Amino acid sequence: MLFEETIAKIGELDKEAQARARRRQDALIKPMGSLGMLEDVAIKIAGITGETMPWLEKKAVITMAGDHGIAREGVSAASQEVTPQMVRGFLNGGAAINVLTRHAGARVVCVDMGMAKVVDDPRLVVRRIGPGTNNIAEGPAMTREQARAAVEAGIEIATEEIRGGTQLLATGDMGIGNTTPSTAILAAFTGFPVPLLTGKGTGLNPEGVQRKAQLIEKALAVNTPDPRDGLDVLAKVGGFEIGGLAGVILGAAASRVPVVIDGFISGAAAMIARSLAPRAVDYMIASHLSEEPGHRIMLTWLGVEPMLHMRMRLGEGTGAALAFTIIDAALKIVREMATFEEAGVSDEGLH
Ligand SMILES: O=C(O)c1ccc[n+]([C@@H]2O[C@H](COP(=O)([O-])O)[C@@H](O)[C@H]2O)c1
Ligand SMILES: Cc1cc2nc[nH]c2cc1C
Repeated sequence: MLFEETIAKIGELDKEAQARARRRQDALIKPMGSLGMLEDVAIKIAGITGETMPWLEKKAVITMAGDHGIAREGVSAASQEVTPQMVRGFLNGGAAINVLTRHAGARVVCVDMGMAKVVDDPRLVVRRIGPGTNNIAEGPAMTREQARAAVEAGIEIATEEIRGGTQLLATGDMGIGNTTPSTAILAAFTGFPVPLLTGKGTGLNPEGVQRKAQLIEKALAVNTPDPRDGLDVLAKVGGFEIGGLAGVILGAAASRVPVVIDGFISGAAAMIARSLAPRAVDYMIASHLSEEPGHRIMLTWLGVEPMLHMRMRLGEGTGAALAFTIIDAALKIVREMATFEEAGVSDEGLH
């Protein structure tokens, strides 16, 4: 019942808190709206938390790993071995996500949602749904029960984090081949032509990208995912880490905790979350615009605007960790700037 209960618990934003936060922004010594998205994000967080001047001290990126049967078809420039190898890298603290979370004063929680190989390390959170998904070019990635179990694992992980005091969550991923299911999810929900949405991922050449697009078209034709049914899309053309991340988003939203969405794979998870619970988008903050060509369409469909344009395409939660520092700045503005009244600055003509 965790799945249904969590979805039912996702409430509306606190409109009064948002109105108070708006008034506070307009009282600060600057022309109204002149801090752009710094203002928007602070107001959104007020609506999520119910606080006019929130401060989110404890932050964590949940980086979920999984493998993909379709990787056998050569859809990635990298080999599948890299998934567990990078997970070891995360646990040992030497990956980009470790550097950027340290920079942001945040933690990384690394989760095995279903890699082909087992990584034996007590620092790894293990919620394996299976040893990688099935090849989506031949049939469904997983069963509907597995899709549901993946989402529920994500809900549980988010809820445990929040219980432990985490106030700001983010999604991150690791999985060789996972831009392929993410593109299939995007195509399933939007109906856009697959070649328009398909990108190089880790670094495919143009012929490789073309083959990848053909395999995605095949996966959609073989599986016919129902875009009105998020669990069906996840089960047929998704991935274990994508399902887990959709659960993290739903769990955060149900607990009124903001969740920062990383790049293309996290975006696919956000599409699944929105399809299961439309209100979940109110709790999402889009970190950056990925280099994957479909990402802009994905974010438009979600109705969220990315904060950063950094030409990043790494995943892991790196864009989200960077966005943490911007969110900190946005919340400091609200708390530390003087008002027109306090500073004795004239607001004539400005309001
Ligand atoms: O987050 C993104 O926008 C992003 C874009 C391209 C690639 N990635 C990362 O690269 C891997 C997937 O790329 P690929 O080519 O193996 O499908 C996976 O580990 C992702 O975290 C991530
Ligand atoms: C080295 C490497 C690091 C990654 N981090 C996320 N996806 C990745 C893919 C590769 C290939």
